[in-house]
Amino acid sequence: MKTTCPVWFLPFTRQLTLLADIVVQLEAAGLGLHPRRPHEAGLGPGILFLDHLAPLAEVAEVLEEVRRTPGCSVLAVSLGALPSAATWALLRAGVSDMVSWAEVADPAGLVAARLRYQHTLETQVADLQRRLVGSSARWRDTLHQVVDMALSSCQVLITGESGTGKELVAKEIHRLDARPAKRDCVVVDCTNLIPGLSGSELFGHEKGAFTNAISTRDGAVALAHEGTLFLDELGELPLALQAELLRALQEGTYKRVGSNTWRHASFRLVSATNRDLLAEVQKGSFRQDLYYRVSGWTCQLPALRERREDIVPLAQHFFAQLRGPQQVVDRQVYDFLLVRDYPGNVRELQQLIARIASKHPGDGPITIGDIPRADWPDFERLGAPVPTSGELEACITSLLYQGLGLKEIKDQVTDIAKQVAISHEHGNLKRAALRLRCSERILQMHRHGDSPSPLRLQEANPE
Ligand SMILES: Nc1ncnc2c1ncn2[C@@H]1O[C@H](COP(=O)(O)OP(=O)(O)OP(=O)(O)O)[C@@H](O)[C@H]1O
Repeated sequence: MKTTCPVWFLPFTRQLTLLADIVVQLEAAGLGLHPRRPHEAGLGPGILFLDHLAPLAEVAEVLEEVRRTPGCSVLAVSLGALPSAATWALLRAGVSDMVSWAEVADPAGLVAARLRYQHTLETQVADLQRRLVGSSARWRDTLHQVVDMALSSCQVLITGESGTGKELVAKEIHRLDARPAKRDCVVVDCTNLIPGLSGSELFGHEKGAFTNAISTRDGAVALAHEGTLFLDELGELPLALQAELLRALQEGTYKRVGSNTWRHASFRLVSATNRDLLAEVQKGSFRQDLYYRVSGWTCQLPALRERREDIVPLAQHFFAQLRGPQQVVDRQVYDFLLVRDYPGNVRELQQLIARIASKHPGDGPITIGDIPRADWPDFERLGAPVPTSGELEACITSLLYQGLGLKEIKDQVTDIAKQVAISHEHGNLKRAALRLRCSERILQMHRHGDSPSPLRLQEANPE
């Protein structure tokens, strides 16, 4: 018998009799429903019950909170029909799916199945986060995709700049793959394929097929049978081999180099590239039919600059890997890591941490003095915007002459500091808070004062 799946809910409807009936049906379908208390966090999957009269500002607020809460996800259940624009607005605002109660057969079964899946997904994502480190909303979205992809049977193409974690993600997809008798993950780096012999690397060869072919040998395709073939840097795969790979994917057949016999192999292909493969298709250096075959599901990994709030957790992870979990690291070291750029993404951060950790003499906390001189910031660039004390004095004198007191001056300076930090971090409050060393809540209050809610269902609502 299935265990009861705990689910929170929030009603945004006045159709209370219908709602009560729906709750009874969902409980009979195996969900343990409990109302969510305001600002309760980390609660796993939940349901928003709504209809076209729902108070949208409140719905938007809840969705905003859910987006920020790790492990929290929400399904919208509408008690009446909603126009499609409203449904899309809800999806954009963060609901995982939308079920219109009156329009599907067995709605209770469907909602229960969706929420159970969501529950599994959140558990897997939380586990994945211990190896694919990062807690930014952007990274959590990526991890959700990774789990979704792994649990499907699709061919997967992972794209992203160098050092963003493509190989790591590919290995996790294989690990999570739920095929019952799954075998190994075989990795081939297409940049290492030796021209002329590359067919052998992938498809194997017969004894005597070429000089040095002293014995018959299986290639990666045979070794990946009933497992996963991970082709790293797929954009480098020679055109001559692209046709053979396509056949192996479509028909499940291939020939060893020097053989006329068709062999069978069934494998899941996961590939990665930092090239724009569609542009390669336009140029004629990558086959269009192969592109569509390998990109059943494409997952774009974000650059580290797009998830800067993950710099500190990643750095903590790497310090702990190198020096053990007890190693204390001074706040100034993290401040330094936060102002730096990482064109080589996570790999560059990892290598920098390794240099800092190896310079550390071994006792006490890791401090700013452990940063190798070659990695010091560019003081010219960092120093430029800081006003001199004379300039600051002139500004404050002007404010005094406008009649402002100490509190108003303090408030003005604080407001400007918040604005500057939020704008430098492109609206990301968590990162801005890290820079200002204040709580994110203080910045939220600042932002709520002057920006509208992101959810605009009103425009989509019928009269
Ligand atoms: N989210 C992460 N958490 C922990 N370690 C990570 C993460 N992302 C990347 N790394 C580490 O960074 C390094 C680079 O990752 P990986 O080799 O997977 O990147 P890549 O995108 O495949 O790079 P390339 O395109 O250059 O082959 C690895 O040592 C990996 O373990």
